[in-house]
Amino acid sequence: MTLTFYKYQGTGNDFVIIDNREQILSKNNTKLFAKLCDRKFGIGADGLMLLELPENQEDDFTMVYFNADGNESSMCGNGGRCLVAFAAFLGVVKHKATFTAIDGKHHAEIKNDLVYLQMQNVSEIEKHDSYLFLDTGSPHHVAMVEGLSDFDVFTKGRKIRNGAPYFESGSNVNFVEKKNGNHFAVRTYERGVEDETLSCGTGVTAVALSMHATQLTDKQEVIIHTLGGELKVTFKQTANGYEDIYLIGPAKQVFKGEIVC
Ligand SMILES: N[C@H](CCC[C@H](N)C(=O)O)C(=O)O
Repeated sequence: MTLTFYKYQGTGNDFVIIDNREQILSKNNTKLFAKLCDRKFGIGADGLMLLELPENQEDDFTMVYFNADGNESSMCGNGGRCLVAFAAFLGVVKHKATFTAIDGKHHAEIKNDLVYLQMQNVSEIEKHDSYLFLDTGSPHHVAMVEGLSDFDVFTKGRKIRNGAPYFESGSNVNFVEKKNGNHFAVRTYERGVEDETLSCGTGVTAVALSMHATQLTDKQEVIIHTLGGELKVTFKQTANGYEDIYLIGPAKQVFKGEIVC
């Protein structure tokens, strides 16, 4: 079969996207999705997304996300932003979008060539001695480090991802260094990619909320510098935790292609 695909990247987190509204692919194609994400034997990507028809009246489409290992995964913030850009490219939406992903409903808007993606509310942030843990649609371990640019993210991230208390189910691991004011630098070891990625949207969101929750910033707008570029997270602290959370940044189509599989 010849499959048409699109390659997108959001601050260097890269994805294969397939328009699956005609249901050409079933969701249990783990081996195929892993092969398509393979950087030597396939197209190469951190993850793969299927754009599918909406399952209710309010939605414009449905998002299905798979990590590079081919397994369906939890929410992908950068992927969600790229899928909104893809839906606009197809003409499925104009500048605003409403879609359902594995963690629920999302609203998004494209403004000044940036995608604003509303993330799920966060009601709980676990504060431990040397790290924080929270779920922003995907699970995230957040730890402050010094010398981030020389930090061994792969070795240290892999150890945390596989160790207690995460073990098999794992967590994404974010290492953070404060730059100044409301600017922070982040590097992320991503579960399901099992490597460092150039940025992680749910991770950047987790870091921004963590920095506010630990008073490392009093701003409710945080700028995160990743290896793949700059992302902005805005939010409101409420009696229930954090709400009105937006992940904001670019999402670009890199190329369209066909692959025999
Ligand atoms: N690897 C993550 C999902 C993708 C998250 C990331 N690509 C993002 O932009 O949020 C996990 O298995 O929890």
